[in-house]
Amino acid sequence: METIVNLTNISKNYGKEKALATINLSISKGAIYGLVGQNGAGKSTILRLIAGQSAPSSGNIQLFGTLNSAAARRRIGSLIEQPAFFPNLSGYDNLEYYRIQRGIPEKERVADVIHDLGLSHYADKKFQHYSIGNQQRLGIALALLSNPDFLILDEPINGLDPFGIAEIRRLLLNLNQRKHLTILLSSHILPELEHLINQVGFLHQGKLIEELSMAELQAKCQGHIELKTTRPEETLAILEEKLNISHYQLLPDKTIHIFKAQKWIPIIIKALNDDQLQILSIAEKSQTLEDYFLEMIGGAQND
Ligand SMILES: Nc1ncnc2c1ncn2[C@@H]1O[C@H](COP(=O)(O)OP(=O)(O)OP(=O)(O)O)[C@@H](O)[C@H]1O
Repeated sequence: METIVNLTNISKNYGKEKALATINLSISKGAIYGLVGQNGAGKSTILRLIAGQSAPSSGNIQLFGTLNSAAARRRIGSLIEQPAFFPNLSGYDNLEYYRIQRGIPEKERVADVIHDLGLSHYADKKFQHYSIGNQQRLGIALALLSNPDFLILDEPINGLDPFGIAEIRRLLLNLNQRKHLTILLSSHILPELEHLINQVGFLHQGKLIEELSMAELQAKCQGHIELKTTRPEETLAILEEKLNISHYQLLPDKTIHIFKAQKWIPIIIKALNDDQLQILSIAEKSQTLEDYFLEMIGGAQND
């Protein structure tokens, strides 16, 4: 699998302040990678480094397999800071201005991105009359103008209503699937990215504290039954033999986690009672993605 970007031991200091420390991160072609962290965690700093808008204090960044290549950087489209659009010009004319300024030869790209972002009805309206959602869409349209292979978006769904969020999500998924666009985006709200990203990196106080595929994250958050009995090994034998339960885990403290069996609590209690096994506790547990994130940050804060 082709690697689009690879960060090795990246750090970034602003004066005496360490904004990033020893970041190692790699994104493969076709991924939609979500960088998640609280305000000030360092998300924008990483995005700016990858987009070539600032230089790391140490470490190196490989883009499309090359170091420090202007040609590789031209394959990136980014929306990191809100672009300076002219309030008195229409959305179309603003994009046309940037097309010429950036030397993008294909004149039809402006109409293409306006269409892709669902802005056709607003193309001739002055930017100053754009809603927050449409301002955001025009920013993403600008990032896509050069037909990039790699799109970087800082908090692209910040300030959008649920309808706007769903629309941007659909658009990005479509671009990813249809054009194999690799996407890196950031957010401080993990659930907003849940149905969009396939990989997540948790950033906290300038450190990448965990990286997971979405499937791994969802497995970690899936609901389970937590069971404690006086004789755990015998309990497992009963669960397997009598109830055919195979998705379970015995933790070092002898607590049993049973997965994919939430509605089974009464049946489990009956089966264990029938065998005179004493239940110390049994409860259904689940965790939202946001709970998981907060718990992990809590853990990192205590390190
Ligand atoms: N140009 C700068 N000069 C000095 N310090 C900076 C600069 N840019 C960022 N920082 C500091 O670096 C740290 C990381 O900031 P960054 O903007 O990357 O975080 P973030 O995760 O994007 O947060 P937010 O969600 O608030 O944008 C912060 O402590 C911030 O104050």
